[in-house]
Amino acid sequence: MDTFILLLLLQLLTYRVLSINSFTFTTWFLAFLCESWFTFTWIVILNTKWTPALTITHLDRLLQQVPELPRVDLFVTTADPILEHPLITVNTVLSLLALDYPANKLACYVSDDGCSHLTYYALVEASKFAKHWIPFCNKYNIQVRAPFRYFSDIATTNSSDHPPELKQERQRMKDMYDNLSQKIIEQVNPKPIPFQLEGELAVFSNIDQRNHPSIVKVILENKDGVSDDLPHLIYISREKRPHDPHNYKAGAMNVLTRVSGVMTNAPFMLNVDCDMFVNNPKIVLHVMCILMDSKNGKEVAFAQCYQQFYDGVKDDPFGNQWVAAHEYIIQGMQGLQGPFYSGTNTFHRRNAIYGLYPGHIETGRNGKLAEEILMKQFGSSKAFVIALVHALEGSAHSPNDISPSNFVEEATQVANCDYEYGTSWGKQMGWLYGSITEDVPTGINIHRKGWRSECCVPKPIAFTGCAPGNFVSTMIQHKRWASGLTVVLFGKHSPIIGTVFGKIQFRQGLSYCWVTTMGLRGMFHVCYAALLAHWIITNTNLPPKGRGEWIPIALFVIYNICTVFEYLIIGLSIRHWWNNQRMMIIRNTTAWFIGFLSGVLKVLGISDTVFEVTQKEHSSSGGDEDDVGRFSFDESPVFVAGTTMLLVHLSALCIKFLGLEASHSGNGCGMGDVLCSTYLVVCYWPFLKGLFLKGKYGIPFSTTCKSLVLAFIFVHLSRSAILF
Ligand SMILES: O=c1ccn([C@@H]2O[C@H](COP(=O)(O)OP(=O)(O)O[C@H]3O[C@H](CO)[C@@H](O)[C@H](O)[C@H]3O)[C@@H](O)[C@H]2O)c(=O)[nH]1
Ligand SMILES: [Mn+2]
Repeated sequence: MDTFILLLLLQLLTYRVLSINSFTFTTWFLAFLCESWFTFTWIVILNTKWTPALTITHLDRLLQQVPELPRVDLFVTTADPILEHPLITVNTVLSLLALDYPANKLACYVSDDGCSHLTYYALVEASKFAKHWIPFCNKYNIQVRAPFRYFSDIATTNSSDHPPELKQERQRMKDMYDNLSQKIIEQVNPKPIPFQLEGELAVFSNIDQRNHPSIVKVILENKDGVSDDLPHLIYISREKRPHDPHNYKAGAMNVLTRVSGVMTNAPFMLNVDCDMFVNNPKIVLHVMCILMDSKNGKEVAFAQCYQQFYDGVKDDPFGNQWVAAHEYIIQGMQGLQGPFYSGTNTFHRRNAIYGLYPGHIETGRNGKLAEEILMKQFGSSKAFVIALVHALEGSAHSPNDISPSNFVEEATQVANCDYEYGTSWGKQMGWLYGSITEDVPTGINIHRKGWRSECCVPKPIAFTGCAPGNFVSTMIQHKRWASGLTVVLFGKHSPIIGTVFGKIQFRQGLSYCWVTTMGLRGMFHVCYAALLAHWIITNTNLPPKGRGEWIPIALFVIYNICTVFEYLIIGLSIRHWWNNQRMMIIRNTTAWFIGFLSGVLKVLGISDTVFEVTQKEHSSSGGDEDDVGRFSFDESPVFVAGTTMLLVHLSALCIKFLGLEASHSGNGCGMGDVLCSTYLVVCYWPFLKGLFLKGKYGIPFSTTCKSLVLAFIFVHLSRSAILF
């Protein structure tokens, strides 16, 4: 079926080439360009889906093969205690501390870009609770080890087959957790009397978020290196100065890499966003099956677990749960060189992050480990370089009973702004700078060296996080991705360069285009939608004559049938399918388009882009039931683009049905055009409703006005045939 769609697309292109004389050259050229683009995108998708694969892990075999489990450093990033409530971060951290893995092999590092005493306070309180929570989880083999999820699961609360002893213990834990969350919530809510920061919190008094020194604090330490105690827990807030770019999350990840290098230097590192808690406590063991595999493990730079979500709104109204994409695109890439790095739920090989090539894993970096060279590339901390050499040579440097608190001074130094001056951090190795979607180029840079990556999909699923709960945050997120990925596409870490000059395999490079052309796709969609409206308004698109007439209609019908089946096969509903299709049209023509424009401005050096953190909702704290799945709007240009799109097509359809088309042309426009335009209006239904609603569910008056003006200009230019 997929190939049949490709053939239809090619036919459509052929028709377009043959009909070159029936249009003005600009419209013909634009149509040809857009349709070629759609065909290319379809080839990219086909190529990606063609040879799917799945890696299955066998825990029983791991323990036979691996004599000693390796250390793993765990990284959590948080940036804003308001958008990312400390209670969410605390739950993620607790779930990590409670991993089913020897505690003396784990160290958890939390990077706080908000430099907030609230986050630090919450972590300190959580570490006290962890002393009860972790033994409880281990004793009763609890699966969900993020307390707020465990306690909100009604099935476990009411289950009658638990021993009475568990019931009692559970209640005790719940009381302790309620007490903890109470304390944290009280701190976060604004107080009438300004609060005095004393004792441990004194370092945070008079702190300016954008201008402060590095703070590194060891909250928990497993001093004796015992496997059934608690892992280390370290809080880091890297130095920020107004004139030093901090490179958002990429900067934070590089600091985490260095601080952990100095303190524990584990050969593997897990990175999660603050809302992504562990759902399968055995996940590290599963991943070790892949990374420590004696046959293929040494080629794998990172293991990626899917981004899945808890409490996702039913049928995915905002199209941000990515279920079908995991199934078809990510598994497809798994059959090639491996999934792209998607920023969270990823286990990295430390030396791959340091820029090592897969072939050098045993020999080190061609033996050129001279200290001065390393200091030039990696910065001038002696302690860090010693650890680095060990990591690059793959020698286990740290005994189990290391004390992070002995290295606080060195750790603070490597978290400073000036540490990276003149080094390769963020340029050739580590998390790469320059794009607000740091994850994709970082992954490309690794694949470019010839590494593979693997998906790890154990049951139960590895991590779950919170998908943006409303339309506005979804659009902010998509705009950020589209803009960051556009910068990647046109920058030196583009997959095209990686394929031509590096070791990215051809088909892998092609499938990377699915990710990196997000913004560009938006641009072509807007362009085509504008053409459609123009054709209807001026009555000029000649439909393919004879047998050709059915091409667009067949494409529309077969594409939809195909995708519906894809959804049904993996157990999703038709409503889910429709919601995703609709969101695809909406975000392509709004957030991705605007993101593309801002990405282009950044590439041209005209303006810079900012990482806008997505709001994380702590869903079990309760929300308005009526709110769920409703579309909200704000004054962002994203909604101006959307409203304009809707108004233009509504006007075009009105003109058509009232017979007001410009008289000078009149070749007739295709039924296909009218159908497409109507389909677009149907997809935009939430916007249409938004025009008539008030409050957050209504499109703001200023947005409507701007869109009216833009739509009027478009229709006017189109009718006077100035446009195109
Ligand atoms: O200056 C910053 C900005 C963000 N973050 C952290 O980055 C993470 C991701 O931010 P979020 O707002 O949740 O972005 P999402 O769009 O949900 O994240 C996806 O997209 C990002 C790239 O745009 C990736 O980095 C993420 O891993 C991936 O989950 C969060 O933990 C933030 O705390 C920082 O540490 N420092
Ligand atoms: Mn997120």
